[in-house]
Amino acid sequence: MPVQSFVYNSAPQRVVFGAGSLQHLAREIDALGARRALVLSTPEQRPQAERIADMLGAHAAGVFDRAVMHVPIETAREAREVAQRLGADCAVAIGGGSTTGLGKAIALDSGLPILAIPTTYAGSEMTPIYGITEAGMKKTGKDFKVLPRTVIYDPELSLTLPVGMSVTSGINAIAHAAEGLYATDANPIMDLMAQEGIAALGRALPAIRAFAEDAAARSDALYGAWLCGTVLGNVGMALHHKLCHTLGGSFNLPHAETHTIVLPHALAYNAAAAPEAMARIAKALGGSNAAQAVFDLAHDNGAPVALRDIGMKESDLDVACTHALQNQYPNPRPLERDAIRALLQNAWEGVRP
Ligand SMILES: NC(=O)C1=CN([C@@H]2O[C@H](COP(=O)(O)OP(=O)(O)OC[C@H]3O[C@@H](n4cnc5c(N)ncnc54)[C@H](O)[C@@H]3O)[C@@H](O)[C@H]2O)C=CC1
Ligand SMILES: O=C(O)/C=C\C(=O)CC(=O)O
Repeated sequence: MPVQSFVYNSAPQRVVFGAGSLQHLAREIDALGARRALVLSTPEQRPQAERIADMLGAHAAGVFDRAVMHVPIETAREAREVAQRLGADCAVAIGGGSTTGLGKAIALDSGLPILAIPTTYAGSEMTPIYGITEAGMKKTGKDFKVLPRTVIYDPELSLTLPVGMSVTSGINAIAHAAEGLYATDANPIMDLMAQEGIAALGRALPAIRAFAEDAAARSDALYGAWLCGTVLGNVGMALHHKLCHTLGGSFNLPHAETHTIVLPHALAYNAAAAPEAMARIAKALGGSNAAQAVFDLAHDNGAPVALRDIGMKESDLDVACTHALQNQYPNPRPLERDAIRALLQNAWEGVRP
């Protein structure tokens, strides 16, 4: 197909990639002109955060280890106060999307630069998208203040990510690229990144399942996550992401698992309306049907494939369907109540699309 006209925005970000690249931390903090970095993590990743603080020495302002999923406003406020009290001039976020998200909540308020060190494949480090949860409602927004200025991708830090989370987190990343391929503001550069990102994760996840400490596979997976996260940050998402936000936000389902279960069904829903995107996804995964290839990637690598297995009640599917139909948003196929309700039923039961 000839190239159509398009708009491409290039984000001001620096990426340092490679096994052992954490060794460049001090250099990168210096390049940001920062002198007092507040290190952020979840409670589980406190030891990694302390290692970062040790590496920073006098340039570490302290460690805040209270990051949790979906950034509750109370945690965001507490972290902002700690950053201010310690005179931090930079936030170093080591961890997954939850920790990067906490850094973003601080940056949104203060403009503090973020240096992100991702250890999952969620991709938040490559996006200007933030999410904050207040009174049980998660609100997301876009602001370039929250885009991490520097990202250090060191695959060695992801060796400890449990296999189950690696697979679901990798498919969370694939979801960004898959929806990017049929975005209304898609462009050929993002298409290249999307297809390459899906392919990298498609070969890495089975290898990680076979051997969690496969250094080459961990490197491939993080590379794929970078590419897929870039797509998320650059073009608009559609039905799949809307469904996952509804399911995660209203029914408190785990983020990466929800993406993993819903994606094959969202792709099946959109298949006839986005044939070129489907062909690219299928090709990247070495299959002939995009929805089935994603389902098989999850199923064959031990990931959950049914919403009923991650705590969703069948009786809540009608409400979820109603929420998904609120606030119209672009999608290749128009949003049809009966078909979306059927999609949710299939995802709940875990049928192969
Ligand atoms: N704003 C954005 O662009 C995006 C935001 N997100 C948000 O990120 C959150 C989900 O992030 P995830 O990365 O899926 O999960 P997460 O950040 O909540 O991490 C899940 C668990 O795995 C642990 N963990 C992370 N890396 C580890 C490692 N290498 N070894 C051992 N344990 C490790 C964490 O400490 C945590 O306990 C959600 O709130 C989601 O909405 C996700 C994608 C994009
Ligand atoms: O909810 C957020 O924090 C913002 C975006 C995402 O989580 C993207 C996703 O659904 O993976």
